[in-house]
Amino acid sequence: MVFFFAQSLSILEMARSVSRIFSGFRCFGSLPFGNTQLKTQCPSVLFRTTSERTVVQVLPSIFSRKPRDFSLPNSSWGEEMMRLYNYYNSQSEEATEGQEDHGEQWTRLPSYNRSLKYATGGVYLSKIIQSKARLFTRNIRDPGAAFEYVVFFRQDKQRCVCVFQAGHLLEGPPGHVHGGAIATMIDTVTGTHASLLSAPVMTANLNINYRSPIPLGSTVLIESTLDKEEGKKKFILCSVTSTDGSRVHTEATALFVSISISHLLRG
Ligand SMILES: CCCCC/C=C\C/C=C\C/C=C\C/C=C\CCCC(=O)SCCNC(=O)CCNC(=O)[C@H](O)C(C)(C)COP(=O)(O)OP(=O)(O)OC[C@H]1O[C@@H](n2cnc3c(N)ncnc32)[C@H](O)[C@@H]1OP(=O)(O)O
Repeated sequence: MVFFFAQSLSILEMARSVSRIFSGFRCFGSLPFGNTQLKTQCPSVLFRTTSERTVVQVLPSIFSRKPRDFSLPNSSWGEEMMRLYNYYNSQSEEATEGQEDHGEQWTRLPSYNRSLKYATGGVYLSKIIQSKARLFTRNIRDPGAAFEYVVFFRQDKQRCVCVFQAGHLLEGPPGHVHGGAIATMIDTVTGTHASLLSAPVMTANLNINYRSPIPLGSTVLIESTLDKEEGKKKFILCSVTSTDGSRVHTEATALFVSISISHLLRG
């Protein structure tokens, strides 16, 4: 479909069209896409044709705006959230000069609130929806009210760890976190992990076992590991535990399927 567009648009129009899609990917959630480019902030997505790739490679200069990175600390972060953020952050320094980076450190993943607003090529989304679209977990302005989280990735171990502080708007059972909010965070962490393997992906299957309730306002650890890859399928394991590891709150398995841009353009 993207290639079809290319035949009917001028090069400039095509560049604009692809850049909208591309910028949507860039700002969707917490990613620099593609594991080899993790530190360069220059995303890669799945392109079917050389022309798509060529157009997109000249695009990063277009992205001059600096969106807010939601994975940085704010005033609502409690002691435990800050302690764990500082712990992982202290292990995620850039490699020093002359030292080779084998992905043996944690990398903090930035997180933005723009969703993939041109997923349907702008055809089906009204201008209002396009301008107001936000990533579900990053759409509440009141700091600490809902999803406060930061994701770190360790490439050599194929592991993500997310420090998550659940705010008061996420209540389900009195005093505890809603199961849908927990599922959202599991989808977010495992989806981010799968995207680092090969973006873009979509969740095909999510299985969740809720073992013990999560107190509202508490900070928990959400950890994901790569179980296996089979072609375009990525199987990810996930657990939600108390920060000292003594309590298992939730366990999950997730399947992500790599898609092409044309899959999104089909709507
Ligand atoms: C808008 C999405 C943007 C993309 C980025 C997404 C996430 C990550 C991005 C950034 C990370 C940041 C934040 C993350 C935050 C949240 C992540 C949210 C992600 C979502 O919230 S996303 C919305 C919910 N998600 C859907 O809305 C999917 C609807 N669905 C489809 O769009 C198709 O269904 C699709 C694409 C799944 C597959 O379609 P397809 O045509 O590409 O592939 P096909 O059907 O051929 O299946 C290929 C192989 O997967 C096996 N397979 C397929 N489905 C299976 C299932 N359910 N169980 C077991 N196996 C399954 C087949 O059996 C075959 O296996 P085999 O090859 O071995 O035969």
